[in-house]
Amino acid sequence: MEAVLSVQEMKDLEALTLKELKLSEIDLMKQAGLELTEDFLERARPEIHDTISIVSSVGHNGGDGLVMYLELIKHGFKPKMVIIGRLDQASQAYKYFFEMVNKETKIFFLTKETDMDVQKALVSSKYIVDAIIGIGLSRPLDGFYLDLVRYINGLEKIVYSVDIPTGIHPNNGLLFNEAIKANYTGIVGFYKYGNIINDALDYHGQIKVLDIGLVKKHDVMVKLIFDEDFSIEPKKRNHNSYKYNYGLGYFIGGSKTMPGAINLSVLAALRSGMGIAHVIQENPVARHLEVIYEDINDPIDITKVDSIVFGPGLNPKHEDYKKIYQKINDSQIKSVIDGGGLKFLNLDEVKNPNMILTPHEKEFSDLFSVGVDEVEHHPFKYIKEIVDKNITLILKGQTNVIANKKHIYLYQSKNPGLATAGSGDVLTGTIASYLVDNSPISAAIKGVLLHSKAAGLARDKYGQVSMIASDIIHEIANVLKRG
Ligand SMILES: NC(=O)C1=CN([C@@H]2O[C@H](COP(=O)(O)OP(=O)(O)OC[C@H]3O[C@@H](n4cnc5c(N)ncnc54)[C@H](O)[C@@H]3O)[C@@H](O)[C@H]2O)[C@@H](O)CC1
Ligand SMILES: [K+]
Repeated sequence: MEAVLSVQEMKDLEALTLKELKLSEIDLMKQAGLELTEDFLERARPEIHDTISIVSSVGHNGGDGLVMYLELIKHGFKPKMVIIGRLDQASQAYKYFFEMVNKETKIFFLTKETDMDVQKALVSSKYIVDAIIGIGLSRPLDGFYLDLVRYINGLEKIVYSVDIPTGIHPNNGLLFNEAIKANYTGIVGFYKYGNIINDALDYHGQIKVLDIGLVKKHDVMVKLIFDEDFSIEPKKRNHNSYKYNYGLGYFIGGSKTMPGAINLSVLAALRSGMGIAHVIQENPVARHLEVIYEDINDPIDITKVDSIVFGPGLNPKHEDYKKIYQKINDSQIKSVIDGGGLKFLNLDEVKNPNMILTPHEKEFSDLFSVGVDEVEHHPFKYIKEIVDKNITLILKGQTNVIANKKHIYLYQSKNPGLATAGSGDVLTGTIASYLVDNSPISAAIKGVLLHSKAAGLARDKYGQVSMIASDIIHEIANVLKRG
């Protein structure tokens, strides 16, 4: 599990470190540059005669680049140093290292006149270190900056980015307009949001977080989680037990045009260990021998149910569903609200503290009646708005956000094969099964991890392109068998 910070939190931590450890900005920049150089040598593995260009601007990201220059010289390399920006805007710490580099080499300052020289330096390099802009990026790239980033990307060199690829928004991981496509990124101190969400994965290459001796922060709310952080073992089965010991689940949803969704959900739940399951829908058609099918028009008692999935493939125009939603909301039944079920939700009127919402980005933005763009730009603002209402949230995407009032966990499956119809329905089923014996946040985490592991096996078997949602259900068995 790793802390993930906002830019402001990172800046506060830097200030706190300087104060508590009585360090100067020069000390910290030196430490960052040292760690970055070690990491660059270790992971990008340049040979001693390889040509390296370090490209810095005049902020502290560029300062890290200057320190890398000095360290690489100590290791016997002969890098070239390129600087873009106005030196008079640089900090004291930057100027300190600049003077040292200036004594060692002829620095290429990028201007209209030197443009060709810089291009030559870059073309002839095998490696390029991107220390142009880090978490201080505050606006889209333009002018020379934009040209430079485009030029570097066009060269297809081995690129090592310092802290974050230049051009990625440090607080939301979105591309402003253009960004460096790195092969490696050495992240200074802690993950920042921009290293993880939205476009981040496609630009960072391989990443490593480097410990530069910042003081540890204990009250970080956002954490990146990994498979090994949580056990997903389902409830042990005793000999002297029967199906109801493993939970009764109701799966409410499905419509004429979308009968599959709720069936994917229910099968995933049974495969994940749930003991017995009913599907409740309009004009039910039995599809699986293991499932009990009921009609939405018949009286339904939800009081004895261990968990409910409400929404996959559901037609929100049907009045009976609305009544069921109200019953769920008036109760404390553990439930997963997904797909069409989310349409009934009014965030200001949620009462049931055991509800898990599982929207994808569009459904998430619809909950606030804003555009997808808006939630992409300010994801944590909206996530907090939901969890503050005592709701558990899974925001699905390439980075899954799993959150409640106390924790915001980020989890990456790194499996684009999951972008296939029905994979979200399968997820509701794995969560519903864990909900029988777990708190909403634990069930949410375990459900996501099991789903992701199963999807990983499905990808191994069928490939990213061909895997489909039912393959994930089959592979649940293999994950749990192994566990
Ligand atoms: N946070 C920490 O604890 C530490 C951070 N360090 C480094 O410091 C970096 C942050 O330094 P800064 O806050 O100085 O910020 P940066 O160096 O990331 O960028 C700030 C500079 O870029 C300019 N700028 C911003 N957007 C621009 C655009 N679109 N086009 C052109 N110029 C633009 C600003 O005017 C400013 O000069 C980190 O990314 C990291 O590399 C390390 O030096 C040491 C410790
Ligand atoms: K950078």
